[in-house]
Amino acid sequence: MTERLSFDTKPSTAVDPRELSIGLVHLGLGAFHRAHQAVYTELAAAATGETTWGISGVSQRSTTVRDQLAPQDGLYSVLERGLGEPTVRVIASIREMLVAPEGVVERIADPAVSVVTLTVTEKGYRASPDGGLDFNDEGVKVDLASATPRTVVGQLVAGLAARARTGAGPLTLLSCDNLVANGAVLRRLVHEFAEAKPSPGLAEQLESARFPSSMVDRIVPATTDADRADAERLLGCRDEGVVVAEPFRQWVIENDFAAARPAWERAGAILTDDVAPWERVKLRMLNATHSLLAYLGALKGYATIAEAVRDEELFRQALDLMTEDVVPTLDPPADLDLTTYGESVLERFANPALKHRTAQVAMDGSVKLPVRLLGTVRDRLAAGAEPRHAALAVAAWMRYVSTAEAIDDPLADRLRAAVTSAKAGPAGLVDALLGVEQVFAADLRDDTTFRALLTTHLAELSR
Ligand SMILES: NC(=O)c1ccc[n+]([C@@H]2O[C@H](COP(=O)([O-])OP(=O)(O)OC[C@H]3O[C@@H](n4cnc5c(N)ncnc54)[C@H](O)[C@@H]3O)[C@@H](O)[C@H]2O)c1
Ligand SMILES: O=P(O)(O)OC[C@@H](O)[C@@H](O)[C@H](O)[C@H](O)CO
Repeated sequence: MTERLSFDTKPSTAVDPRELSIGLVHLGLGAFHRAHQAVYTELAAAATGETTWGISGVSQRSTTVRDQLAPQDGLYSVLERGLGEPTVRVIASIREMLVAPEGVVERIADPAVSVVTLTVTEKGYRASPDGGLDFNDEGVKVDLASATPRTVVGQLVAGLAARARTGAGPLTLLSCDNLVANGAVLRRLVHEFAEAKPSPGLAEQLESARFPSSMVDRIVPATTDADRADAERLLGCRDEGVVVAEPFRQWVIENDFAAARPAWERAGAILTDDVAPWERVKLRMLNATHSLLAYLGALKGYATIAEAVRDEELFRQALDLMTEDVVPTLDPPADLDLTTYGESVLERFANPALKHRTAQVAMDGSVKLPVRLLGTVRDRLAAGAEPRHAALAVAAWMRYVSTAEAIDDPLADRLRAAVTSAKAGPAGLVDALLGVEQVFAADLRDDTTFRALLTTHLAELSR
């Protein structure tokens, strides 16, 4: 049997992991963090020589990642799949693996920690449709009454409260999830939780905390056995924690930090005063098109995004969504050409080496649609235009949830109930799903143009 990746296998890494001390906590130790922020953090440390930016990574829902990385001294590899042969790089910046709730609050309260980053998926924020904290959420209710927080926002507030006790300095909380204005969203949730659960010194901690927004981009599909086998071949040892990614990576961060941070700009990140134009382009062009391809692709029987985008009809629909519906709603950053950007997005999706499953991108539609598509729908309707292509993506989601054997979504029960109770025919299904108020606010529910577009598309998709 091949040896397991560890210090003993003497991998070549950009930094010496034994020299790193922990200065950053990351909540949500999924594949994306390991292929994105952990890489930037390591390259920044290598560029500056700073040894204070080791990462304490926290899994929220399972012990899998800790179990994979612990026997490997926290080491894992990023397998880059571009057009040529894949390449592999061992990453050493994750120096501690925790499984929430154990040790999380204490680590956030560590005075050596000045930044907490997050990738906990859209649903991990437990926000209500108006963007405030969902006080009806069972996890939130439990956390408000318990000393051991299980929700991410609960952990952050408990961590800030504990910093008041440890005398730790100001903290930066940096969301790296695909949300609109992710910094402002996180700030509001943390403040609302803290108001509902005050404690000595917490208000001062909150006042000094910063919540910069960030736009993150790198396609990181779930790892497969084939990825593990390729990594083993290239590394010469077994890596159970390998993550796979495209060569492209981008990170645009609002330059608003409470205290010290890694020099991520030395690793290629863009620090800026205003992330919003970047974020809007990415969510509305890339993520919206991703969702369109996921739903239409899955309905046509394609297992991966790369297969879906190679279908001529789907390629055209993806392009039309970007050029006809999305581009008119955008005011892009200077020097970003939207035509080139759109083409590059479709090229990246078509990368045949990335087996990004349509089912993975399609999951959690109830929390993704508002972020990726409904802003475009609203802006086009307000401009007196018909958002035909964005409505096609929403109709494809409706068809998908009404025909899928199982719905992978935090609102699965609510969606299933809507589908079951819907009157027969496309108009009935549109009516029932537009009634899911966690997804569609009244303005869209009552919009006759949007409703008519959805009904027409759904009729076509049901043929
Ligand atoms: N994978 C990508 O291509 C990509 C690219 C850009 C941004 N992102 C962002 O990163 C997020 C995570 O992606 P990933 O590829 O790491 O996924 P993953 O499935 O590998 O990991 C998901 C992570 O989110 C946590 N999580 C899931 N549900 C949660 C909940 N209800 N409460 C708290 N934590 C929860 C899990 O513990 C896990 O750490 C995405 O949702 C997205 O916002 C991902
Ligand atoms: O990671 P999710 O589930 O929020 O969304 C799936 C993909 O659309 C997304 O991860 C993209 O690959 C990513 O946003 C590219 O940067």
